[in-house]
Amino acid sequence: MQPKKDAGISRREFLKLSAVAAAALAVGGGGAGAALSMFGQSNAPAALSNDERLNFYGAHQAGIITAQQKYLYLGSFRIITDSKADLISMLKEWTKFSTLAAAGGYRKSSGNNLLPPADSGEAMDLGAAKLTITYGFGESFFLDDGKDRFGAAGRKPSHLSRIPRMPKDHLDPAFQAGDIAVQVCADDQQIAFHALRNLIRLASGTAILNWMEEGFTSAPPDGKTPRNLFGFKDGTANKLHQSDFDEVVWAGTGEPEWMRGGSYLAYRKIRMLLEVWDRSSLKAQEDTFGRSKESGAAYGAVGEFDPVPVSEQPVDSHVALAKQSRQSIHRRAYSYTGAIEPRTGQLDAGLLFLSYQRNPQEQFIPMLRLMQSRDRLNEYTQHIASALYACPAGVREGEYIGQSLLKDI
Ligand SMILES: C=CC1=C(C)c2cc3[nH]c(cc4nc(cc5[nH]c(cc1n2)c(C)c5CCC(=O)O)C(CCC(=O)O)=C4C)c(C)c3C=C
Ligand SMILES: [Fe+2]
Repeated sequence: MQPKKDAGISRREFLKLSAVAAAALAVGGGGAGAALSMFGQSNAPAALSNDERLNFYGAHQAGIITAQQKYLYLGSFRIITDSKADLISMLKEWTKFSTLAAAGGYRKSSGNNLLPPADSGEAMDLGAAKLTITYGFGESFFLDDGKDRFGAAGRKPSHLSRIPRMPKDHLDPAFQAGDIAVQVCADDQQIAFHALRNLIRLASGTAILNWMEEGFTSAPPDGKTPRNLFGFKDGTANKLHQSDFDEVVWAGTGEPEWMRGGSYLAYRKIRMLLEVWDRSSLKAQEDTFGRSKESGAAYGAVGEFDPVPVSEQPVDSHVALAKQSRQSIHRRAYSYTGAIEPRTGQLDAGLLFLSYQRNPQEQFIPMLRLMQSRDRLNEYTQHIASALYACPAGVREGEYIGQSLLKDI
C-alpha cells in the first residue's frame, strides 16, 4: 500500500520528521528550529506552528544576523547600583531567563500562593515564535560621568563612543543610550513583550528601564522584501552572505577578548514626516531613493536586485550616498507608530533604524555624516534618538551574558 501523502510529504516521511522534531524539542535550542524548518511552515504540526526556537547560546548572539522577526522591543536600562556582585547576579538571572524564554518556557513559581507569581504569565502556551534577546553595553557602562563603577573601564572596546552630533539632529535628551540595551525580537508581539517585561522584573533593585521602543515589520510571503512606511522596499541591498559577515558584522582583532565575535549596534530613532511625504509627487519620492517605488529597481536597472548603476542615481539620493560612502553595514530596522503629535495633529511614526557593524567609526558614522549633510531624505525625516552599543560575543552554555567582560576584575 502506498504511504498517504500529507501536504506534499508522505505519511512515513512525516512521521520520521516528527520524531526528529520531537527529539530536537526535547534537547531544546537550535536543533528544534532546524528540525521544524525541515517541515517548512505549512507542513509543521499545528501545535508547533508558533514554536520555532532559536538557540540563545552560540558563538555569536542571536538576533544580529538572524532573519528579521516581525516584532521588536528595544529597551535601555540604567544600572542603579555600584555593586559588581549585584550586577553579575542580575546578568545571571537575565541569562537564565533568556535561555528559558527562547525555548518557549516561562518561570515556575515557588508554590507559595501568598507570593506574586515568578512569571507574569502572558506567554504561557504561546511557544517561542523565534524569540531572540540580544544584549549590548553602552559607553556609560564602562565610565559613568568619569566613574568606573564596575572596574571595567580598561575593557571598554575600541570603537565604543557616543555617535557625534550630526547637523540635522533633533535629539530628545530623554533617549540617552543608557548602560545596557536589550533588543527583543519575535514573530509574536506578546511573546516579545513578555520577555522584556520579565527582564525588567528580574532587574528590580539593580537596574531600571529608561525607555522602551516598539517596532514592527511586515514581509510579504516568498521572502520578498518588506516595505517601510514611505511604501518603499527596504532591505534590498542588505542580503549579506554568510561569508560577508566576518568582514562587515563581527568584531575581531584589535578588540578586547569579550568583543571578538560580537558586534556594534548603531541605533537611530528617525521620525518620518508622513504627511509631507504623502503630499510629494511619485517622482519626488522615487528621486529620494533613486529606486522605483513599485518594483524596488534602481534607476537604470530592471529588477530589484540588479546592480545599481550609480551614474543613473540623483547625486543626493539616499542610495547614491550610501554607495558613495563605500561602506557596508548590516541593517535590521523596524517601523514604529506612536500617538498623534498633540501640537500639530501629525502622525508620530517612522523607523527604528538598527544596524550592526564591526567598526562603527569606519562604517556607520561616515555614512551617517554623508547622509545628514546631503540626503534628499532629510526633507522628510527627523532623527530624534541616537545610541551606540557594544554587543558581546555569544554566550556559551553554563556562562552568563557579559561573563568574559566582567571576569577577573
Ligand atoms: C546611516 C545609515 C542609514 C540610515 C540612517 C538610513 C535611514 C533610512 N533608510 C530608509 C530607506 C531606505 N534605505 C535604503 C538603502 C540603504 N540605506 C542605508 C543606510 C541608512 N539608511 C544603506 C547602507 C542602504 C543600502 C544602499 C545600497 O547599497 O544600495 C533603501 C533602498 C532599498 C534597500 O537597499 O534597502 C531604502 C528604501 C529610510 C526610510 C530611512 C530613515 C527613515
Ligand atoms: Fe536607508
